[in-house]
Amino acid sequence: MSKQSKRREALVYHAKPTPGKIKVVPTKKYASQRDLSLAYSPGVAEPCLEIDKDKDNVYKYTTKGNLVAVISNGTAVLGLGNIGPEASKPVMEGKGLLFKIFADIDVFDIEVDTENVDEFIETVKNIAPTFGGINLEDIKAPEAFEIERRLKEELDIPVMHDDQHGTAIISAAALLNALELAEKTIEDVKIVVSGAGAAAISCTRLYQAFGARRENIVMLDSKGVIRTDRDNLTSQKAEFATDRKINTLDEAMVDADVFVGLSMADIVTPDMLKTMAPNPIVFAMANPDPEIAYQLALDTRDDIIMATGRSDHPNQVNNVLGFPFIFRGALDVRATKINEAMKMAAVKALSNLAKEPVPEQVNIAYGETRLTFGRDYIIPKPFDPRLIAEVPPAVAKAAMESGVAKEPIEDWEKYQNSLLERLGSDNKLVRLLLNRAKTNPKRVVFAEADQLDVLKAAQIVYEEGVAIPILLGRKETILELMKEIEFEDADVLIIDPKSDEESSRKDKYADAYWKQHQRNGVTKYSAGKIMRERNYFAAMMVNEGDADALISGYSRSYPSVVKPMLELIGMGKGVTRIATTNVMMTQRGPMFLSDTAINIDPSAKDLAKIAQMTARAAKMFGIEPVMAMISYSNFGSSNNERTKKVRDAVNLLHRTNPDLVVDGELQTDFALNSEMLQDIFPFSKLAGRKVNTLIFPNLESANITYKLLKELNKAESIGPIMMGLRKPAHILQLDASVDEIVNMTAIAVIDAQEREKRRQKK
Ligand SMILES: NC(=O)C1=CN([C@@H]2O[C@H](COP(=O)(O)OP(=O)(O)OC[C@H]3O[C@@H](n4cnc5c(N)ncnc54)[C@H](OP(=O)(O)O)[C@@H]3O)[C@@H](O)[C@H]2O)C=CC1
Ligand SMILES: CC(=O)C(=O)O
Ligand SMILES: [Mg+2]
Repeated sequence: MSKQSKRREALVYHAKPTPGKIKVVPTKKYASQRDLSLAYSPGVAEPCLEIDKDKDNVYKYTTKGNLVAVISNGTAVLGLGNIGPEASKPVMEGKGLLFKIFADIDVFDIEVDTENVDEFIETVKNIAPTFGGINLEDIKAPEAFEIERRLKEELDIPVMHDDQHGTAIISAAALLNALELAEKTIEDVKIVVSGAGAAAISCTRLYQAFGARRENIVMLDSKGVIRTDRDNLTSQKAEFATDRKINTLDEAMVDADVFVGLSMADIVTPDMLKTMAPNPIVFAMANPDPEIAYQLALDTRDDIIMATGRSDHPNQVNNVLGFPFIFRGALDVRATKINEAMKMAAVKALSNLAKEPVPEQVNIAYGETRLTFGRDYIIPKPFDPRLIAEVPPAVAKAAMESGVAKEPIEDWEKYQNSLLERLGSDNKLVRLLLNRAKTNPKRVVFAEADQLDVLKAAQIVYEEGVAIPILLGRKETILELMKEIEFEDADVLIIDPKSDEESSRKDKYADAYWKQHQRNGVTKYSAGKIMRERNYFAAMMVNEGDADALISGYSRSYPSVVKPMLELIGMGKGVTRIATTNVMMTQRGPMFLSDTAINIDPSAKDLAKIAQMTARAAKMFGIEPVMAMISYSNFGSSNNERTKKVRDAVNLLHRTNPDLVVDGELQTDFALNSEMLQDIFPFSKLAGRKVNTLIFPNLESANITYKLLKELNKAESIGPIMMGLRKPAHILQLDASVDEIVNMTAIAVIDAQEREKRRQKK
């Protein structure tokens, strides 16, 4: 993607559909007058009085305990410098988003319009009663040091300047691991630190706490090496002043083992890297652009262990790995501070986790075949679900042991489970899909590429490397629209089935179609005519191996697109029914709902087939299916033809697929409430399990439910995903959004990848 389109994409992302990245959502009922009288006057007076009696009750009756303030004055925003409070807001909202998705912590971002230390401290102190913790962000040194020190002294909630300690924790964990790989010891290595600001000073202090020796450290600021003979050094810089005869970064890099960059972009040259010691460790952490570009560094030295602060390269050493989990642990024991013991515990938890086998889900999410501890994987990935289970307990334990926890945890297993539960409602699955598609992009025909939204989706998948789009439709319109969205330079195949330019292709497909259907009343002439229809043409492209998958249906009703797919592509071997599933991103995690689009009143046998196909689809997403066959009856509580049909389907599945975790017939609330199910029906295969797949007794119930969830809960939905066709063909909902089309394209690509794998295995 060009720099210009990345810029445009970032601006549109922030502006549309609503400006900004976070919002406030009520957590209590507000449907009736009664609810409102509890939420506000008169009911609200009761918790006020309780808190008035005992201030600690504020944790019991308000959001304080899970609410963190991300506060900045905009004086050191990423590596962009002093751009002021308003311009810092996107970053602070971004931190809020990360706190929420990684650790389920709510955030108010607060941008303060002052560079005066006393005024800033006063502001934070005055608003502190609202919050369970204070995350100071992007405040420049040396002011940041005093601000944090005084707030820590004066407040009884955890205060952490993330650029200092978040960064220090992550980079220390990465450094310990990199040193292990380079077979060097922290006590002996020569370290060059570029930057002497908030992040650099705190990182270096923490490396010292782990054994780095001051005489081995050279630190530089914007004026060059920090030497003892320089005037007007701040006390923090003076801590690292050297009396060695080194004046420039070039000189400092000679024979250095480690380079730590927390300064600004592009100040390290390949020549400098060449003078470093064998197996050099280079952490170029300036954001958004590192001190030396990742690829340039790798091209310069093949023995390098390289990390940046960016998410688009291996080894992202960025405080995003720290602040969500450190605050989670601190809030959960109501720590009054984030102290050295808690920081050290986080470092150890992170560095140990990188050496553990990586769950398949993480490999899939990052499009990797097998992440293992090594030069390209020295620190866990932010989307690793183990982070929330490992880091907060380590931090919480350290808080308890060091005497700063006001609410110690007693049941650690229960705590760990509650942490995992917090990860239910995000959209990691979508990221997982896109990354997986990117590992082996396939040719996807977009049968309605002359529709703007379809074309926009094709542009995204092309630029992101998710798929190789083939654009079908009126060529003139497609070219015009491509210009409009600055997609005209893309190297993509455009085909107009109605144009004479395509006559040889059309003849080939017409001939193949005629041979298939000549005994069903299709003449050569009618076969030629039908190939002018885009969905037939697209299906033939897939049939004839000229494309790997197809996407259609944006502008036509579902049944009218299903028909040519069934007629031309047909069902897979052994398949007696096609069906669809929708994946809903719900509070409890992704849920598969089947069949949402095809089978009006499936028989018991059909239901069993739908369940089998849905199980396979769930596995394609890296999810082990736990399936409930639902009804309005529980295990025979209502006995009639309809409930018996579901029971028969379950019996059939238990016979044919004994390993499948499936049971029923069950009412939906029992299916979704594992405790209720365990209490009343302990014999069920699903008792104590978290159901993630619901097979509905008929189309009405499935379709109504998924649309209800989508509209009322605003649950994101992927699908309907077509199951059972002989080749990958996926049908969009009428008027699908660009995101939905992109997601369906990723599904189509993964579908094609899976089939290829199966073919190769045979
Ligand atoms: N990857 C990550 O997780 C994180 C990365 N960072 C990045 O680190 C950088 C610094 O952030 P932060 O410490 O908060 O900001 P500060 O403003 O506190 O510090 C910036 C430091 O960089 C120094 N500097 C500027 N230009 C040069 C240069 N050419 N050579 C050497 N040093 C230079 C400044 O020198 P002087 O003192 O003379 O002004 C100052 O010491 C930013 O790019 C930021 O994005 C920060 C936090 C986390
Ligand atoms: C990551 C971060 O906090 C920074 O670059 O400032
Ligand atoms: Mg920052």
